[in-house]
Amino acid sequence: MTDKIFSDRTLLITGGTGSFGNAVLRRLLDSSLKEIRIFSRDEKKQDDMRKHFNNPKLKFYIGDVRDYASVVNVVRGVDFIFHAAALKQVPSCEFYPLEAVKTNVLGTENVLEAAINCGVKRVICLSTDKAVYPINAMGISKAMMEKVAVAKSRSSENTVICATRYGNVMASRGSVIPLFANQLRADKPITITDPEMTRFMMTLDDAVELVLYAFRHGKPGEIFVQKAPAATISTLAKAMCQMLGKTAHPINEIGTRHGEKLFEVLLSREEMAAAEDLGEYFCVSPDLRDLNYEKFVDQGERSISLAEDYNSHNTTRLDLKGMESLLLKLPFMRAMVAGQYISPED
Ligand SMILES: O=c1ccn([C@@H]2O[C@H](COP(=O)(O)OP(=O)(O)O[C@H]3O[C@H](CO)[C@H](O)[C@H](O)[C@H]3O)[C@@H](O)[C@H]2O)c(=O)[nH]1
Repeated sequence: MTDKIFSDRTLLITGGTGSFGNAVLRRLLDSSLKEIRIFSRDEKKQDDMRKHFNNPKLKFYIGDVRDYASVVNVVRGVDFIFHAAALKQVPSCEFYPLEAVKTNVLGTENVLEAAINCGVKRVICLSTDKAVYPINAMGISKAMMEKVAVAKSRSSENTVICATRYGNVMASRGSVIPLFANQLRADKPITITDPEMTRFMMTLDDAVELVLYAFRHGKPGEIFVQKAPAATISTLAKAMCQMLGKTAHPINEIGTRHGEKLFEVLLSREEMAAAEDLGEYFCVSPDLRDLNYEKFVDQGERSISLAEDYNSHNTTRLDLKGMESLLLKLPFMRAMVAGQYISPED
């Protein structure tokens, strides 16, 4: 990709050893970027990644977003940051909420503070639909991360700070699609929580495109959301069974898990009232009123009462056919349909 914006620049991906980091590298390693830095705590994954990509442009840094000194060390000399480091698992954050605060909230503060102090030009913070009307510790900590990012964007004259929010990434590590695939392969019943539960369906490549869009177009404090279709879990399970020729495969209903919602929300009604519709994306601008108390209490917003939130129940709904064609975008599903096996993460 020959793109002037990257020319001779250095990009840092925090939490870069995850599937998002890998997808960004597949997309940008051939760009005109001078250097891409991967920052994470995971020595083993860094080593695997180094061997896999075997590219001198890639530099690996061990550290933790919780530790400011390690963050400054990697941020010095960087032009752009994709901030993906986070605790993302709902159950573990539920058991250890303060750990979620330390990584997702205070860690973000460290990254942004270092970015501002070191003159980084642009930072994109990655958030999730679970941050909207949050009910679990992971979502609450990500909502706070967004607040920290927007607040910091007001005072960071030379560093543009934006955020992106996206829904479930199809086939991400530990998620439901690889789980159903394994159950089907092992001839075990598929475990469904609630057949009517809906989730937004996005591929990893969609997530990378959203971040790149925010990176190119974002103004300080803006949050970008990708419009995405959704499916019920029952449609997802049926589509997978059908694609693998197992239409009579047993399905067990296990009930909703702790901290789980019937549907996810990508934009609250308060945000929808002010969001800009960009076609494929929505953009939410920050509230730029200053800290003058009267302005907050005297001026209301009528349109909020009329707006509806943007959620996985009211977005475009995938039917069986639509779900199947989206699943076929995943290399591991294409392989399974052809009777082969590759890891969902490849
Ligand atoms: O055995 C299962 C497991 C899940 N589901 C359903 O499948 C959907 C997706 O579940 P995932 O576990 O794939 O995704 P979640 O929406 O629960 O959240 C996932 O994505 C989050 C990031 O947004 C976090 O990483 C989280 O830990 C991770 O589980 C949900 O409706 C869930 O109820 C089932 O029906 N059966």
